[in-house]
Amino acid sequence: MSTESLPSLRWGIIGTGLIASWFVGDLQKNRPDRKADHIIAAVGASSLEKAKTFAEAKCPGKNPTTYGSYQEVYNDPNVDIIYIATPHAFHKESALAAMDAGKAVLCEKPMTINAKDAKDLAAKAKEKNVFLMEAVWTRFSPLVLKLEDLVHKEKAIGDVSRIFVDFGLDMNLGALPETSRLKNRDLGAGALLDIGIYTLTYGKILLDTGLGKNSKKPNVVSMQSLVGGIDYISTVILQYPETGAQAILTSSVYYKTAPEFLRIEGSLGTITVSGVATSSPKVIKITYKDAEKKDEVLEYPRDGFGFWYEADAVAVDIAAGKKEDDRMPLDETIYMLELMDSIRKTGGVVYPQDA
Ligand SMILES: NC(=O)C1=CN([C@@H]2O[C@H](COP(=O)(O)OP(=O)(O)OC[C@H]3O[C@@H](n4cnc5c(N)ncnc54)[C@H](OP(=O)(O)O)[C@@H]3O)[C@@H](O)[C@H]2O)C=CC1
Ligand SMILES: O=C1OC[C@@H](O)[C@H](O)[C@H]1O
Repeated sequence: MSTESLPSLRWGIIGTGLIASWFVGDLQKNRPDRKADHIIAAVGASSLEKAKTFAEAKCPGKNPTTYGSYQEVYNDPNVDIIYIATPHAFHKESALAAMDAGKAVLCEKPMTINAKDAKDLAAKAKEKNVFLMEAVWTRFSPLVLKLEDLVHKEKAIGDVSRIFVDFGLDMNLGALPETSRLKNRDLGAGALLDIGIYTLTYGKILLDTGLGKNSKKPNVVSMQSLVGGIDYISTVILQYPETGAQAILTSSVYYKTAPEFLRIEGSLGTITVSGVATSSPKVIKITYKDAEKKDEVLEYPRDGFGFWYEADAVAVDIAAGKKEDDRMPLDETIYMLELMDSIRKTGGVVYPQDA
């Protein structure tokens, strides 16, 4: 296949933890169906040694430039876009600094701790005329796109009245140090911001297709269980007023979800989705009420995590001169953070950024 016309993006990675390693691994995969070419141009870490170790281990033979600070990555003229892969509390300052240096930004989820900070980032992106997107990778998963079509376009199970989504992980927090991003409030820990965000995203995609400010806000009932000011369990019920449909969305860092993590109930049948995690869906199953109709199973196997779908979308957007992505625009990020702000207000989870 000729790649002459494919857009190409030179990435600067900041933070060399778990997600950065998954992301660069996916970007280096040789995919015949890719929509863009991705180059890991630079890696920045809190120490040069860390950056070098990461580059050697995770980008073998690629020799990205390595830096012992994030600012040097922002300043590198051979970098087009910064991928922010640090704990939640640091996203805002990194995104601001990267955009001030004129760089496009793909920022891990949640983009910021609250909607107020996301609005500041959106304003900065506008001021600097640069691309900015929150890396909610499930929004770009082919399975999720198909799910959306099945529900909204094909109406495969008729009118949807209710969905259940759970994202639970057994994070074994007792064994983690207090400095872990998964348990430290100053780093933005908490089930809702870390994994509940995926359940809210399914709710939004399946029960309300409007993006960002075009969307009608659902009615919200929620409850959070806290330890040390952080939610370890978050349960949210959304009711979409136009249809009356409800989303029951649960997240917990105490117990791992069963493989079948999502169920959609419609007037003609049920759709379930399963996978190794709620953020990593693999199989759709459609069961019809009509006993004459056979169940359908749609499988989405892949070699890797699938972070390339969001990366390809970003590259295509930037090549087209866009400053936001249509599926994950900034209004949508702000909308989702406003929803999480309201859930936290009820639940009592307060971060330093909320002051
Ligand atoms: N899309 C997905 O499926 C996933 C997304 N994520 C998201 O990615 C982001 C990073 O998560 P993850 O990779 O698990 O995080 P890690 O804890 O693995 O840390 C990432 C990096 O952040 C820096 N860092 C970590 N702890 C601290 C600290 N206490 N003080 C200062 N810097 C710190 C370090 O950077 P350095 O290397 O420079 O020292 C570290 O390597 C989060 O926003 C998370 O929500 C995470 C996992 C999966
Ligand atoms: O998909 C995920 O699984 C593990 C979480 O800690 C992470 O942040 C999330 O994105």
